[in-house]
Amino acid sequence: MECKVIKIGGALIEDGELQNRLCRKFASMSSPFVIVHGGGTFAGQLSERLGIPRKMIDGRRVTDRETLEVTVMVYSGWINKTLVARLQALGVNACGLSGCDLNLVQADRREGRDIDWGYVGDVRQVNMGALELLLQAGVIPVVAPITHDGKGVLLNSNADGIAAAVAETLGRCYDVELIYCFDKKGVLADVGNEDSVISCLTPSLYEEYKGNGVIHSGMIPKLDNAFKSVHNGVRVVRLIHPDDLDQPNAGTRIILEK
Ligand SMILES: Nc1ncnc2c1ncn2[C@@H]1O[C@H](COP(=O)(O)OP(=O)(O)OP(=O)(O)O)[C@@H](O)[C@H]1O
Repeated sequence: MECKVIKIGGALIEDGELQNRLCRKFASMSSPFVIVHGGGTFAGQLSERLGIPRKMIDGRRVTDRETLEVTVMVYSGWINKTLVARLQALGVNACGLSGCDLNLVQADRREGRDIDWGYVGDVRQVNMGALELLLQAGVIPVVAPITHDGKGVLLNSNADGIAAAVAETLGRCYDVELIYCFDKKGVLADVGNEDSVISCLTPSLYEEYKGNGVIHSGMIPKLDNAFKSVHNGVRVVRLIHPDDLDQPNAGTRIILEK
């Protein structure tokens, strides 16, 4: 049986009109799917409004206790529930969850030799039984990037990593396609030119584009996760723009060899 895991990124969370278009695409999909969403800039904006300073170490954002509180409120609250409400309005029986709900995603608190990452977690396991239960009941899980350590502590996890782990887990029973939806038409050979989509990305091309700076910033952890998922047996992994969600060959496909 086919199943799609669709990660939607920060920019799509912030653009209400784009999100409405995306939800209409979701409403027209026939096979079961799981949505994993990122956080966008809302958490940073709320922290600012609350007067909570941004904690950075070596240019990296650290999730301290206060930041975790805001992150949980924003990711599994406002963003998750807004998305679920929009889907419900279109007749999609969506259910918003974070990693602690139904023990969906457990994570290990990240240990840094030099950096205390705070409440940041790397995914340890995904609860296949919980996902199956929901999918078999015709429910569309909408997963926020909040996980837990199994000992009562909530953690902030990378949504791209959660999507990859969910796809790999579902891949044991379903024919899974993992789709990273983001604000560009795919991985671009020239970031300023939407006509420069790389249709197939191999590990060697990836290394080349990373080396010359064509692929940078948030695209690197996303592609690391994408390649890991293909290695771990996910049949199809693609990076596309949400407007192309119903186009089977749009965007960039991750492949191991040409
Ligand atoms: N070669 C490239 N092609 C396309 N985008 C690139 C490339 N290199 C870097 N990027 C950047 O990567 C961004 C996508 O990564 P980002 O981390 O913002 O992901 P997201 O999924 O939209 O958000 P989030 O991390 O909040 O879930 C693009 O908006 C673009 O600016």
